[in-house]
Amino acid sequence: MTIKVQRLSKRFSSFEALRHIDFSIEKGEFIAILGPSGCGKTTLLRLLAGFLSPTEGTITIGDQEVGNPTKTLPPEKRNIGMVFQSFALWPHLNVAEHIRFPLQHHRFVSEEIKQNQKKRMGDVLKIVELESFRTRMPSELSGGQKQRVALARAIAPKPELLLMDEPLSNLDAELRMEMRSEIQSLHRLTNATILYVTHDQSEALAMADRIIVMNNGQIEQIDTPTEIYHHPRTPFVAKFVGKANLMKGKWTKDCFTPDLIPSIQWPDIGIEPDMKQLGYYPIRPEQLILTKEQSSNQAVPAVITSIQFQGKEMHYNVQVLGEEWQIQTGLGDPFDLGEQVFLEIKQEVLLSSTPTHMHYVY
Ligand SMILES: Nc1ncnc2c1ncn2[C@@H]1O[C@H](COP(=O)(O)OP(=O)(O)OP(=O)(O)O)[C@@H](O)[C@H]1O
Repeated sequence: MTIKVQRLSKRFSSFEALRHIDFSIEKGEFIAILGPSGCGKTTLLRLLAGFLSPTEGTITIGDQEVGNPTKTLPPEKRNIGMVFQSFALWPHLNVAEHIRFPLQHHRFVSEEIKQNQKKRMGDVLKIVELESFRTRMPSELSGGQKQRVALARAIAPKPELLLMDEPLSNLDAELRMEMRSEIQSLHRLTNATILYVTHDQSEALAMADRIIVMNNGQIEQIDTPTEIYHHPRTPFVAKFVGKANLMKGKWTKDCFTPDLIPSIQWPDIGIEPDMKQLGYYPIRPEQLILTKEQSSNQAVPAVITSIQFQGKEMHYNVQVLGEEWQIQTGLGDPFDLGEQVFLEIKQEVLLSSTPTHMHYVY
């Protein structure tokens, strides 16, 4: 079952919340939709669920077109499961009843599951590790247990597609990490196709097979987590996902010269062609080092503007050519606020970079 979204747009009166969205998802993929608040993530999920109709474009699930501007299949007629940020549990049903309900009412439950309802309930309770909580009411559960009930309820009827809208954002930091691995193992065990909305880049990087990065109602990049992180194709993706610093300048062949320091030439460390065309050199905080002395003529002068101790590393903000940059370093030899320093690209980053123009002679 493939999910295809083609030229999908959504307007609320004159406001265009989504514009010309195109992507397709293969069966069993775990896709994260990542973007800042207000970029249209929930709107996209609600269109896929059938709570909203497209203004333009189509949504196809399997071989059925489920949404277009003239016809929208309602959520109960789509073979989907949903998990919300708010858990949305029913206060009058216990844990087991939350799982039984979709088995009795979801219209796509297979004959096999219908015949073996008790076994399915047992299997699902086992997957989410709530076997000994089956008679507990929602008010008697912790936040993480509530979220597991919401997950169990969504996966019980074995939907084709599982839509999750920031399912972990109401949990504390430690529980979020724990639930991340639970959702990953749930994905492995069920092989469900998952669309997972989040504004947390580390969550998307850690869990997804592919990430759809959105900004202002449009897709900036769709790729694997490693590609998104190491090879951002737009300044937005570089900044939002990799927290990259962006130097503006000119590319000539495989060398970059910052506009404000013509004496410097930085080599290509695998920068995407689109970024080169825009005249940017994106560099992440952990790819730079700070020094007290100018050790080479390739070092850029900077001033320390803020310091944060993070336990196993230091985070510095520095003023570089009128811009604020972020740099992560080890704990040794700390710098002071207001200190004049120099920054350079780490040697190992330069050495590990692959030349983009290799010529093979056969
Ligand atoms: N029913 C509506 N009527 C008018 N505008 C809406 C409606 N629903 C959403 N919007 C607007 O569409 C834009 C996208 O909203 P959406 O909820 O999809 O964003 P989001 O990326 O999910 O944000 P968040 O991470 O804060 O939940 C926002 O500017 C929002 O105000």
